[in-house]
Amino acid sequence: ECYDGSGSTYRGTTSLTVTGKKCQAWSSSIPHSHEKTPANYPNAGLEKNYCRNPDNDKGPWCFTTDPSVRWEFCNLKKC
Ligand SMILES: O=S(=O)(Nc1cnn(C2CCNCC2)c1)c1cc(Cl)ccc1F
Repeated sequence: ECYDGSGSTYRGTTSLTVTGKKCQAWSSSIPHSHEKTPANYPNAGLEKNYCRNPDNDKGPWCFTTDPSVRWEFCNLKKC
C-alpha cells in the first residue's frame, strides 16, 4: 500500500510502524494518553489502530503500543 501527498486521506488498514511496532488504537489512552481521539477528529478516519495523519505531519503515523515510544511513522511508502 502507499499514500498520496501527506497521507491525510489515507484510509487503509496498515497498523505497523517503521520499526515494526504495533499501533495503539486511536480510541485508547493506553499506553499513551493523547488528544487524537475519534471524538476530537471525527473526519480523520481514526478507526481501530490504523495508520493515519490527523495532524498534517509528513505521512501516516500512529501512537505505538510500546510504552517507551509515544508515536512513529508507519511502514508505508509515498505513492
Ligand atoms: O496527544 S497528542 O497528539 N500527542 C502527540 C505527541 N506527539 N505527537 C506527534 C504525532 C505526529 N505528528 C507530530 C506530533 C502527537 C498532543 C498534541 C499536541 Cl499539539 C499537544 C499535546 C499532545 F499530547
